[in-house]
Amino acid sequence: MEQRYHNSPKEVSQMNTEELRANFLIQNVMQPGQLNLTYSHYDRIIVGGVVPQAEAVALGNYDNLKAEFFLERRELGVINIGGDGKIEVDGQNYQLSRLDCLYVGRGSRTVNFKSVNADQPAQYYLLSAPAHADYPTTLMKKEGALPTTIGALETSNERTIYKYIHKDGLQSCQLVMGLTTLNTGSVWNTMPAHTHDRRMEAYFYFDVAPDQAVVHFMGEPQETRHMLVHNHQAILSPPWSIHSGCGTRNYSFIWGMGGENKDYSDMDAVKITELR
Ligand SMILES: O=C[C@H](O)[C@@H](O)CC(=O)C(=O)O
Ligand SMILES: [Zn+2]
Repeated sequence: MEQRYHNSPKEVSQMNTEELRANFLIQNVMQPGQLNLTYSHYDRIIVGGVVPQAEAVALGNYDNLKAEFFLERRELGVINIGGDGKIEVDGQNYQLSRLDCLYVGRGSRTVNFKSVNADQPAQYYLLSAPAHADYPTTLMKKEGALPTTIGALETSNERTIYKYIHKDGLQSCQLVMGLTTLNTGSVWNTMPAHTHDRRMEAYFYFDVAPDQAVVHFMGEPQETRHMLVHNHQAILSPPWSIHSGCGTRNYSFIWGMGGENKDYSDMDAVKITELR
């Protein structure tokens, strides 16, 4: 499993494009038939994906976890962005259609990812965080995520937010997870931008058309940097960083956080006129 370490705001302000990408961009998240995980030292979040083919793919164990099994001291959130799938947790099967979410509690010993049809495989995005208690493994269908529409076409940021794992949704120790879909004609996510120094965040962009891109903004509000992001790529956002993007057309992304609290609305807003 690849490891990504911390970078200070000062260090990041001096990075060139390649250094920014090496530290904060995760490419090739969805790889056929295998788990692809990255361990970030920001709140010890593990970010990754798995695309099972005809055979199930198991959540393996990794040396750097020094654990008996992956979820011995961790919890896991999964959102399917592909075809119909099934996830088996300790012998119990959960059906995940596109945009359904499964929370897998600490202590779960075996997790097997499956596609119902290998020609239209499930594509699972994964986020795992250290956990101090067992919460029950629970499925939430897309419809249960209480979609809310925010933004406006005038500001090119009309979008629908689905919240799955958070204070008032699926219960977890520290994971918060959901997704955002931009309406046609809207291209800006998370603008006005915010930070939440109490939680890191990871963004995973999907439904980005093959010939399009999202310009993702990060950095301290008065010291921003950008990266060009394509479909199925993820970005690590340090707790002190903004995380916002502008697409060359509309797109979707999964967001997820780990840290001090599970209050989605705990954000320190930055006025657009104050960004630099
Ligand atoms: O802390 C919350 C996250 O940054 C996202 O949920 C924001 C987002 O999806 C959006 O504004 O489009
Ligand atoms: Zn945020």
